[in-house]
Amino acid sequence: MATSNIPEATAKRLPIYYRYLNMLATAGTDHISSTELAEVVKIDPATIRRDLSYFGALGKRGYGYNVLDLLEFFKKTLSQDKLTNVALIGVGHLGQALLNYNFHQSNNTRISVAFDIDQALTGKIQSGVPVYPLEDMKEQLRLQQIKIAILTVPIEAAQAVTDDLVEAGIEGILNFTPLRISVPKRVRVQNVDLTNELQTLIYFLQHFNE
Ligand SMILES: NC(=O)c1ccc[n+]([C@@H]2O[C@H](COP(=O)([O-])OP(=O)(O)OC[C@H]3O[C@@H](n4cnc5c(N)ncnc54)[C@H](O)[C@@H]3O)[C@@H](O)[C@H]2O)c1
Repeated sequence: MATSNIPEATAKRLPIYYRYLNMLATAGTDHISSTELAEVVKIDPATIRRDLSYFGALGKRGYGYNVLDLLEFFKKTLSQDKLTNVALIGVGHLGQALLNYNFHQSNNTRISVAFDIDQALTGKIQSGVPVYPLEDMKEQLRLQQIKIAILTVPIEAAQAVTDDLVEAGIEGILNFTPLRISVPKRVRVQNVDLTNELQTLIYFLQHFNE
């Protein structure tokens, strides 16, 4: 099955599988059953088998999955076999935290450039990443062929910055702002909202705890 046709819920679990397979490979595990993998990643074995079946028969009955083969497969599927450069827009409290973190767990995804309107921040290198003035954004994104941006600007600036990102050819936006930004169909937006996550957790604790 083409990877673009897999269910979104499956797609969201792929990085989890990838991370744990990396750990298993580092620990020298050469094969693993879906039940063992389920224990490690805390996802039920039937879901794991179904998720992996979307990509063809990757496991062998009675043997399970070859860790290195599976890892290699996910590396390609998640484009982790090549470096993906990402831009950060808005180097405030949240933006600086992301710059500091800079996806250290992954060797293949990194924030390589940042933009802000605050002159106290621009023209400097922060956590190894150059911070440019917003005026340079479109030109730099095109020049550096960056297709993914992380949006950490105040809500009032979110749509205008998004419009510029779209104009510069960005294809994916990780949106931390509370605004549901409008983009053309070709652009994919992934919203991240820690307040929602916390409220969901509180809801589950209140309604589903015995
Ligand atoms: N999703 C979440 O879980 C979560 C958590 C915290 C904050 N946020 C959101 O993230 C955003 C940033 O929060 P913060 O606390 O870092 O704010 P902040 O005020 O500390 O930082 C915002 C930064 O954006 C810059 N900026 C303003 N207008 C800009 C523009 N047009 N172009 C480029 N840069 C611009 C500012 O100079 C500043 O450096 C806000 O929208 C906030 O609501 C989301």
